[in-house]
Formats: sequence, structure tokens, C-alpha cells
Amino acid sequence: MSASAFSSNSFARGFSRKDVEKISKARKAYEGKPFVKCSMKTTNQTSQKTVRVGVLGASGYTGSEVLRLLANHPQFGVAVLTADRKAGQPIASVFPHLGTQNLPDLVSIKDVDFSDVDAVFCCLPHGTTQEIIKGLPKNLKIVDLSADFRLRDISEYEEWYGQPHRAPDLQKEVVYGLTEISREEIKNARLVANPGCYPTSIQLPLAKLLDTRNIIIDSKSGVSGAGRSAKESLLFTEVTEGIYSYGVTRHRHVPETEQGLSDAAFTKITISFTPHLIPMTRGMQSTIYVEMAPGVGIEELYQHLKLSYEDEEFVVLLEKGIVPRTHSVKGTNYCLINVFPDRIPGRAIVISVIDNLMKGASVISLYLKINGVVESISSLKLQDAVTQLNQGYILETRLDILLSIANPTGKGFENSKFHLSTFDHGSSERNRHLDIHFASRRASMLSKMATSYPSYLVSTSARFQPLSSNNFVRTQSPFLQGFKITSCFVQKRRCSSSASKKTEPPKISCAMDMSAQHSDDDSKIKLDHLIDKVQKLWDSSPQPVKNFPWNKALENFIQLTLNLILAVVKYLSVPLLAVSSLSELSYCAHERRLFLVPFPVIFGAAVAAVLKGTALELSPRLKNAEAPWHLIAIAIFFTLIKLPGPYYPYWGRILVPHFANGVLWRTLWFAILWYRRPQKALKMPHAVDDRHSTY
Ligand SMILES: NC(=O)C1=CN([C@@H]2O[C@H](COP(=O)(O)OP(=O)(O)OC[C@H]3O[C@@H](n4cnc5c(N)ncnc54)[C@H](OP(=O)(O)O)[C@@H]3O)[C@@H](O)[C@H]2O)C=CC1
Ligand SMILES: CC(=O)N[C@@H](CCC(=O)OP(=O)(O)O)C(=O)O
Repeated sequence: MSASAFSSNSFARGFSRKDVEKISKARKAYEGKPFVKCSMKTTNQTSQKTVRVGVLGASGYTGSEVLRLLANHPQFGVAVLTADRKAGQPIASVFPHLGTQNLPDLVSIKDVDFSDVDAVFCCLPHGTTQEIIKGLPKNLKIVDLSADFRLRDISEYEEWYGQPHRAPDLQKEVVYGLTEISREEIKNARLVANPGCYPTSIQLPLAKLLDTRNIIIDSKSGVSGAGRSAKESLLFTEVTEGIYSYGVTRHRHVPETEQGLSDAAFTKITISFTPHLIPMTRGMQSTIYVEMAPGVGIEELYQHLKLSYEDEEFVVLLEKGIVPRTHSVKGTNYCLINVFPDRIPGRAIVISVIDNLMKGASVISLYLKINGVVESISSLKLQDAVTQLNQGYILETRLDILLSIANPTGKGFENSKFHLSTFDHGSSERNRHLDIHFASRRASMLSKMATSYPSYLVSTSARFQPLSSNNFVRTQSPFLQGFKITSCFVQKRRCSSSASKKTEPPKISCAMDMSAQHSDDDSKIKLDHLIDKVQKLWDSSPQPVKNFPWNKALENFIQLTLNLILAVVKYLSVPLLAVSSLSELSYCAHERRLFLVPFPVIFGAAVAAVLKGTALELSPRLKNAEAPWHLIAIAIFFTLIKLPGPYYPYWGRILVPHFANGVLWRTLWFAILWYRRPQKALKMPHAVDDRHSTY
């Protein structure tokens, strides 16, 4: 991006000239690093973006998720969308919720000019993709969501998929893209085969538990896993109110999973696997039964997983005993895992859950991570944003965002961790950690960049944020962010943070439709953040709301509340005082001290008169006040003295309540006189000389 283009972009984002100068200065440090110029004119969407993306199969479920994630991405612009039966239609007619994005129309793949495209996501049915990818220009970065390139062994592919491999030459350069396992290879790959959803949910836990054997896997998937095209077995009537196994003994994900596990274990691993279709839209659970190696117990499995994934944002080992649920990951990029001891000695039960359309379609996960930077930004590891696309693009992209956000504040990088461990512009930059504090402008930047597009298949998206000391589920409302809600995640990061020796555990969040807020103190909402939110809410309020006389309304509210309190005091004071006085008298009678009572009562009455007189002398305005505030204050004070009566020592119990009663009865009398005073005198101050008023 040229300096001028950068500046205009920055101004478009709302920075001042000073901000932009600072950002440009900081960018000089990265001059000469890979950067892609973009002069796309296809749509407004792409005109200012550095990486031009094509989504092949954009009218399908995974295609629509990719579009959603790219929606507000600052650097990735959508240049091409394809479909098969729906080619020629605008995207809004296929996915109305994406209609406001100004996306190109759906076209047939054969009509696409790929010279204006840097990278493609192939969200096409398996069996079609090899042929299509073979025909794409060689300079394109390709992320294939289908199963066409996942099996390294071509004969195995042909055996399990029942058709000849149509691009065996390409197969050699493919990297199997399970990010947590093959991050380094993925970085340099041109063609990445993304894992299937079942293999993802199985490999993430098992690839780290290499000594396990006798593996039996029972997996369940939501119906969106089967794609959007019509099939009899996917009709509502077939799927609802029931569950069925399919691919029994021979599901095509078996060889893929065995390949991944064998690679990780450096030995041949076999599995028993049965998938099930259950009546939910999205989500996937794998319940895995394993035999542990001799001498290995459940605690070792747990600790091993904990260590393996403590630095991963999106693979979360839950607190011991907490059962992962698909609800928790719906619409998110998380894989939640836990291990449990089986009743049979030596065996363990491993449970993992993912959203098949998000983590289950891992490329999307990667984009979520990129969006994760944008959305959560308080702390994340850049290495997870280094993905199937050109490493340079993404790194520069992230730096753009960071510099843009960090510099306008002019402040130092104080609190948040930015873990830049795979920064790749020279080895000296490796494993560098930047502490970045994003101050006030962060929120507005983030809300601009976070995707605001809902998923076609999710109406709400929960987000949860593993933080250093506390962890909480977040709701859509920015005003509820920061308030803790009890959840099974609450304890999780605490345990993993205690095991972390390198840095604080990453502070990240993952969700689609949120602007971000971040407090360095997990348990508090920062005041300036709250003020910022309130200001934004006010700014976005409609004019009638702004014109409403809020101050007057507040005054009325306070007045009404005071009137209410006065009414309560007025009507309840006499009966309450009478009842309590009787009770105190009866105590004195019981103690045979009744004869003493008149002395404190008379003394109290005298004190009341003195207090009232003193108050009026100090503030003559009290005479004409709307309520007898001095009398109310005396009454409250002596009620408080009277209340702990039973707890006083013996003589205190006998004398203090009656003294207080004396004050209170006399004060009550003054109050009655005050209310019965001539009203005219209040309205005509000169008519009555009230300097000597006795009220
Ligand atoms: N659904 C899931 O949970 C996951 C799916 N995957 C894999 O991702 C890929 C896409 O899945 P999903 O989005 O669910 O599938 P869908 O059936 O929902 O979408 C398929 C897309 O491909 C297009 N298409 C179909 N046939 C052809 C063809 N012959 N030539 C060109 N385009 C074609 C369709 O266009 P049109 O609508 O016009 O027919 C549609 O856009 C699949 O390979 C799937 O196995 C991977 C992980 C998870
Ligand atoms: C419910 C359902 O039908 N699921 C699909 C798997 C979806 C998936 O992720 O598989 P690929 O990416 O390998 O296509 C199936 O069992 O074939």
C-alpha cells in the first residue's frame, strides 16, 4: 500500500493527521516487507483492501460463513463469488443477511477472471474440487475446505471416495491444515487441505494423547454438516425428533483421522468410528473411549492436554469434571475438551465439541483468529493469524491494525500482551513480545472492524473470553460486557494460567457480532470505557430521545421519591412509635423499674426542644422549607439510637429507649404543629414575622 493510500485509508477510519503521521512513521520500520497493492474496482468492498479473495461455492453453508467473517475485515476484500445452480444471482437473493455488503454477484467458476484475485477459498463439494483447483492460476493461494486433497495416499483416496484422483500432481504440494498441529507448514503452503469436521474434533484431543490405544469414537453432528444441497436423508421429517448413525463401519473420515493420528504418533493408529446425525443445526460432539498406556492415569492425560494447549487460544481444556457442550461453541471457533476416568480401570473418556461450520471448517477458524485480533485485541498470539494465505499479507495486516490503534493514543504500550512469536521478517524478530496498551480510540476502531453480519444459521452468538484470572461468557450487549456470568468456563483459564510459565495466558475472545471491550482488571469495567459506551449510545439515539427533558424528568423523579418517603414517615411514625414505646414500657415493668421511666422521657422532650431551636437558629430557612427537614433529621437520629435498645447494657436498656422516646414524641408534636401552621405565611413572607416561630 502506498503512503498516500495508507493515509487516505486512515483518514477514512477517522484518524487525525497527527495520528496518521505517527502511524506512517511506525510503518517505516517495516518498509520493504511483503505487501500487496490492490487496485480492485470490482466493488466498493474491495477497493481499499490489500488481499483480494475469491469464495468458490459462496452460496453454500461454509461459503456464507467465510463471507460473514470477511465482511468487515480491514484487509481482505471479496472480489469473486461463485455458485453452480445459483450462478447469476445476486448474493442477497441467496443470503439476504449478506445483502448490505456490496458483494459481487454469484457467477459460474468458468466465467471468473482470476487475474484480479490473490487467494481463494474452495467451499465446494468434494469430488468437484480437484478438477477446479487444477484449472486455477498457479500464483493463487488456495484453501480447500473439501476432502479432495486431504488424503496423502492417492490409492487410499480412490478407495474411500470411490473415484479416481483428478489432480495427483497437486497432491504432492498439499499441506493438511489443522492449525494447532501443522502451523509452521501451513505458513508456507500454497494449497492447504482443511480437515473435515469430525477429524478436527477427534484429532485435537487425540493427537496430544499419543499413548492411548483401542480408540472408539462416537461422534454426533448437526445437520448443516451435510451442506445445503437437498437430500432425502436430510429432510426435516427424517432428521427431527430422532438420531441416526450413518457411515457405520465405513465413513470417509476414518482414513483422514487415522492419517492425522498416525502422523502425530509416528506409528500406525487405527480407530473405530461411528458418526450420528442429530436434530440440531450446527455443532458437533465426539465422545472418545480410549485405553491408557500402562502406568498412565487420567491426571497425566489431563495435565498433558493442559500443557499442550495452554498457549492455544481456541482449544480449551475445561476445568476438571466440566462436560463440554455444543451450546458453548455455537458460532465460535472454539474446541472445548475434557477427559474423564472410565469406570473400567485403565480406560478414559475424552469429550470434545466444536461448531462444524467454524472450527470444523478450519479455514474459517483461521479467519476467526484474524478477526479475533480485530475483535479482542487485548491480547493474542499473532502466530495464529499466520495461516494458509501469504504470511506477509497477514502479518502486515495485523501490524496495520496494531499501529493504527496503538499510535493515535500517543501512549505507551502498557498492559495488554501482544504475542508476536512467529513474526517472520528476519530471525531477530522472532519470539518477540510486544506489550500493547490500546486506549480510548480502540473501542470505536474495533467496533468498526468487527464483523457485524449474523450467520445464516445462528441467530445469536455467545462469546466467551478466557482471561487471566476470571473468565466469563459475554452476551451481545456491549453494556453487559465485563459483567461476569457464571459459566463452565469461569474456572478454566485460571488453571491453565497457573501452568503457564512464559507469559500471561492469552486474553482473547472469539465471536462474530461484537465490538470489543477490554479491561486489564478482569473483574471491573473501566469507567472511561463505560463513559465511552454511554456517549456512543447517546450519539446514536434518535433526536426525539435527545430532545426529551431528561433533567426535568430526573428532578420530578427525585421529588416524587421524597414525597413518598415523607408520606410513609408521616403515616407510620405514630403507630410505630406507640408500639415500640409500649414494648419498652413493658420491659421496664417486667424489671420493676417503671417508676424510672418519666425521668428520661421528660429529659428527652427537653432535648428535642433545644435541638429544634438550635436547628432553626442555625438555618432560619428551615422554617419555610417544604418539609420539616430539621425535625426529620432529629427523628432519624434518635430512632437509630433507640433501635439497638436490647443490646445496651442493663441500665442503657432501661433508660436510653425512653430518653429517645421523649425526644421522638416531642419532635412528633413539633411536626404536627409545623404542618398545621398558617399556609399563607409561607406564600407571603412579609405578612408574618416568623422569626420567633415555634414550629
Ligand atoms: N458443512 C460443514 O460443516 C463442513 C463442510 N466442509 C466441506 O466444505 C465444502 C462445502 O460444504 P458446504 O458449504 O456445507 O456445502 P454446500 O452444499 O452448502 O455448498 C456447496 C457450494 O458449492 C457449489 N457447487 C455445488 N456443486 C458444484 C459444482 N459442480 N461446481 C461448482 N460449484 C458447485 C454450490 O452452488 P449452488 O448453491 O449454486 O448449488 C454451493 O455454493 C464441502 O466439501 C464440505 O465437505 C468442511 C467442513 C465442515
Ligand atoms: C452431517 C454430515 O453429513 N456430515 C458430513 C461431514 C461434513 C464434513 O466436514 O465433512 P467434509 O469436510 O469431509 O466434507 C459427512 O458425514 O459426510
